[in-house]
Amino acid sequence: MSARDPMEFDLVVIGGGSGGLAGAFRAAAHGARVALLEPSELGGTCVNAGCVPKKAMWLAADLASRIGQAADLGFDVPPRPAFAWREFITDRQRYIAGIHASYRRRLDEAGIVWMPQRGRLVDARTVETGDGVRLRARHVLIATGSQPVHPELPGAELGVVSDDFFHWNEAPPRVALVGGGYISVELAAVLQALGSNVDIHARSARLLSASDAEIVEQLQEHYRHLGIGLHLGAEPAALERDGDGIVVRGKGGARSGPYDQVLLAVGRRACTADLGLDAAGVRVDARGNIEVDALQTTSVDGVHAVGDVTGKATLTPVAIAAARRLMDRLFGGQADAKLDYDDIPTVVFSHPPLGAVGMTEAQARGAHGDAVRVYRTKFRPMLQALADSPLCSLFKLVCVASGDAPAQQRVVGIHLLGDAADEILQGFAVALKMGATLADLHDTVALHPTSAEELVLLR
Ligand SMILES: Cc1cc2nc3c(=O)[nH]c(=O)nc-3n(C[C@H](O)[C@H](O)[C@H](O)COP(=O)(O)OP(=O)(O)OC[C@H]3O[C@@H](n4cnc5c(N)ncnc54)[C@H](O)[C@@H]3O)c2cc1C
Ligand SMILES: NC(=O)c1ccc[n+]([C@@H]2O[C@H](COP(=O)([O-])OP(=O)(O)OC[C@H]3O[C@@H](n4cnc5c(N)ncnc54)[C@H](O)[C@@H]3O)[C@@H](O)[C@H]2O)c1
Repeated sequence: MSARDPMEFDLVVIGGGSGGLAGAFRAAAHGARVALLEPSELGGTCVNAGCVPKKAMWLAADLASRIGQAADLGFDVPPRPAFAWREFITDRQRYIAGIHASYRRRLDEAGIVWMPQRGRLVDARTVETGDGVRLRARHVLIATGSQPVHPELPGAELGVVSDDFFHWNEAPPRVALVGGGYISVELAAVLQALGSNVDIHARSARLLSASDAEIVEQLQEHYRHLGIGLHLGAEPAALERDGDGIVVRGKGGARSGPYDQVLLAVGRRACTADLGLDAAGVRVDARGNIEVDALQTTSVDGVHAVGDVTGKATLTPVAIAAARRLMDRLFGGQADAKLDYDDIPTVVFSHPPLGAVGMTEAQARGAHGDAVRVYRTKFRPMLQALADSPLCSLFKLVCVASGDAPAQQRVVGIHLLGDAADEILQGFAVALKMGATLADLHDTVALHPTSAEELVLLR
């Protein structure tokens, strides 16, 4: 391959979101010649319709509830302080524009050839851009992400998806969220705090079915207290127009609503349409995700995939970490570099936030039976207690014991629901990953007065 041919690259990246950008930057840092194809805004879902604008809305909602608490604590605030949603969106989008600018600058500085084009594989070594230019590559990275699923429900076209939420300029008076996963749980509390009346319709018996059951029950108690209507074990059968509103009809015939907006949050699907996977021989699984091995390589040598398009732990830091390790292996001389998918921490930005790493109690009991020991504490954080709010935090440790002594009890799961759980979890996730025992937590002096100290005081 001639290094001087402008259309020949060590790496062509398809998709400029979390995984694609991380891969491109790391490969370029190792000296690779890189091209990146992204037809939309740089940053992908996370920056434009996911983590970042969602967290901004979560912060606004968090402030709204703290203003309520301030009134309970003697501050002279009006009963329902107005929120200028439109103004807030301007600030949010300015922040996001700053991220776009930073990516553009960094791409230039790294010498990465960035083309605002779609990409598709012609064969395992050739990527064609939307305007027909052919790029030759030693390696291809597919990082095209995922998009919201539109359920096959009569009347589904009356509903919207999370991408649409980020274009709203005000809180609709009445909102239904369909689905019991991350997005539904997060946006429900945001909307309720910012002025909507919110119902969640979930087909499962509880929200967040992959999370620890006891923690979720406590979260559901919080949501009921906030006034969010929970329709659990209620699979929607159809959306129907009712006057100027929309009604959710359940499988049993019950009708709920009317609502001004119905937000469908029933999962996401890998973006693989028109990628030329067949032409190159890249296999997808039954759910439409690109199959990869532990090294992120697809069924075709030289073609790799990371992030949501693989359907594995669909979180931004996972896409980033997988891409960086892949590039360390391909171009950085680190033959064994690969992402360990065990014990990935995750936070649901609910109100209050829910953070978890490792096994749930049920998973641990399934794997280790009677050797499982569970430690929990339910407490009112000081601010809630001062404001005389009944809402409690629930922190839980799941251990696997080879004996009764704390040093014989390895921590295999940490589940936190409560104020600051999102910030507390990261450090404790390091400890779990390093194999911490209950004795290691006990050996660490508490930070007082905090919520975090509860974890090292658990007996
Ligand atoms: C509402 C919401 C909130 C979320 N909140 C969080 C959170 O708080 N924390 C967290 O860790 N994760 C969160 N996520 C998940 C996170 O956004 C994704 O896991 C992450 O963005 C995946 O990164 P990716 O690189 O795989 O894909 P993406 O970031 O989606 O990037 C894929 C890119 O590929 C481009 N593309 C698609 N097809 C082509 C093509 N043919 N050619 C060229 N380019 C193409 C797309 O335009 C896109 O820019 C959230 C997701 C949503 C929807
Ligand atoms: N804080 C975060 O890290 C964060 C936030 C948002 C999203 N995400 C990522 O994005 C992914 C997608 O989020 P999501 O909430 O769309 O998906 P999800 O997989 O978390 O939840 C989907 C929900 O929809 C339900 N469902 C599926 N089909 C249905 C149907 N036909 N009718 C009714 N309910 C149905 C499922 O039972 C589940 O409760 C998440 O799994 C997560 O990986 C992460």
